Amino acid sequence: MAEMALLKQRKQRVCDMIDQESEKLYVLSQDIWKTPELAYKEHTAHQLLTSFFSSRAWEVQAHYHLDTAFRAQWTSEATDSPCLHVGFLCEYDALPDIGHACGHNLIAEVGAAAALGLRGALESVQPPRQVKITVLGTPAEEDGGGKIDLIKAGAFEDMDVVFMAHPAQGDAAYLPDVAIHDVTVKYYGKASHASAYPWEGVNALDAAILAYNNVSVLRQQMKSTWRVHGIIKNGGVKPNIIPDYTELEFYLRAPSLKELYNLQAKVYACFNSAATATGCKVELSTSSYDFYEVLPNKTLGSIYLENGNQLGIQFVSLDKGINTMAGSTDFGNVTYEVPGLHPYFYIGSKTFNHTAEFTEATGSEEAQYYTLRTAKSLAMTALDVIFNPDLLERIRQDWKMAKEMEDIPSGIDKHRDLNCRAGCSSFHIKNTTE
Ligand SMILES: NCCCC[C@H](NC(=O)CCN)C(=O)O
Repeated sequence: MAEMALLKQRKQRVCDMIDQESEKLYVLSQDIWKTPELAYKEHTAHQLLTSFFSSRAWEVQAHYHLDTAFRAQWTSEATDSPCLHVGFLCEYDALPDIGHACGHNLIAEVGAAAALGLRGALESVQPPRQVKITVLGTPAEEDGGGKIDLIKAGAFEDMDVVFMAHPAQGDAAYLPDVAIHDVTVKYYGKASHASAYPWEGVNALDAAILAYNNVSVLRQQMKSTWRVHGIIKNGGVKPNIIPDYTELEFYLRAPSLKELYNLQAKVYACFNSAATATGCKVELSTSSYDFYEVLPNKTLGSIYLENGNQLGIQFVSLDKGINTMAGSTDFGNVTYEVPGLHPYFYIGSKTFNHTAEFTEATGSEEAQYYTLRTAKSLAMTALDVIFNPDLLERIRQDWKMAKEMEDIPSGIDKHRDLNCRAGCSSFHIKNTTE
């Protein structure tokens, strides 16, 4: 009973620490919200966050493997037991034209607040083992995948458990974020005067339209959990010039990597057959890593639900949930490296992500209560893992089982190997400083 009372006291300490910092945390997320920056260009957000942690005596590494990534660390007193390493991730990239329409400014705030709260609790009471808290600034989630660059750089190597949370239309400990593959499709034809000598031309716009329509008929044979969505970025310049170049961009998604590469083969056949039918050349390329699906972790999820309920969170269940599918996130790749938890949280608005209305909601003061409550739940979940050693073993067992379900052999360079196998003629990641 004494142990339970002690743990309750430590959790209260978490909440008190976060509440004490609520003003500064609100300013932090507001300043990020007011200066929306795109993937790999989050220079202001990087500056704000590294200053925030440096001014609170964290060990900060700015420009951590990426120009706009950072790492802030704190370690408790050494003990005889092995150190337990907890990670909190901050996202802070915005979307083109509509700013923080996915609330990554609040993701940054949750990560920062949870880390402050957990440190505060551990400074007030000696934990049973040494604890290292790492806050990782992970840029470029909406485009590119900064977390994957950091995985490749070894940033997650000795972490035991990692947390972040994402704004949504309700609270859920887990939503099925799916695997995603981006592809840019370029068709090369031959220009000619569309009226005088059309027979001399090879029409790249015909190829683009055929490709789009091939995908449209493929939909009859697609699983209901698969998604394919695309745009025509370049369809030609003038009606009387037969287009010799067109460009499309598509996102392909499926609940697991295995299904994603099945879908990819079908969609690539749509692109390649359009080239054959028109006599065009086709080039398929990608400028983003494939994001993997987020692996669920039952133990972490149940601890989070328990702590969230204590704070009054009304969780939605998947069957009556916000949505049976979420989007995709490079946090999925992280869950293949280390057990992780990526809940979704209500911010006081039922509007939808990636809309101007949601941008307004993520910059509102009303979002603060829900944001800090989520940070408290995450930090309290980390506290349970720290003070209840057998939980970590259960978390690891869940993680191993979830990975076996996907059976990707560990250790291969998954990202490049799988893309090359999928038929991409080129695979390059923009804006990294490696
Ligand atoms: N390479 C494109 C990645 C797009 C990721 C984007 N992520 C979110 O919306 C965040 C919530 N998962 C998406 O799912 O479209």
